[in-house]
Amino acid sequence: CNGKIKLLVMELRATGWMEVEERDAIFKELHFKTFNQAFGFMSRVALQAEKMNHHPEWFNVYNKVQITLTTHDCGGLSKRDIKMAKFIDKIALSM
Ligand SMILES: C[C@H](O)[C@H](O)[C@H]1CNC2=NC(N)=NC(=O)C2=N1
Repeated sequence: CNGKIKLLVMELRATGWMEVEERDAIFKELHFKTFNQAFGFMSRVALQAEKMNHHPEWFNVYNKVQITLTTHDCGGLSKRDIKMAKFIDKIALSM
C-alpha cells in the first residue's frame, strides 16, 4: 500500500493539503462562492471517486468543503490518495 509517498505528500502542501496529526491521512479545506459551486465541485469529485473506487471523507456546510483522504484498505496513505488530491485540485481550479 504505502510506498515512498512522503515526498509526494510534501509536494501537496503547496496546494493547501496538510497531514492529519492523529492518523495517516491528508486534509484540505476549500471555499467556493456559493453552495451551488461547492456541490457542483462535490458532484465532479464523486463521479471520479466512483471511477477510481476511491472515496473521500468529506464535510460540507454551505460554500465550504472539508476533505480527508486516506486509503481504508491500507490503513493509511497510498498513491490513490495522491491521485485523488491532484484531481481535486484540478477540479477546484476549474470551478
Ligand atoms: C470494497 C471497496 O471496493 C473498497 O472498500 C474501496 C472503496 N473505496 C475506498 N475509498 C478509500 N478512500 N479507501 C479505500 O480503501 C476504499 N476501498
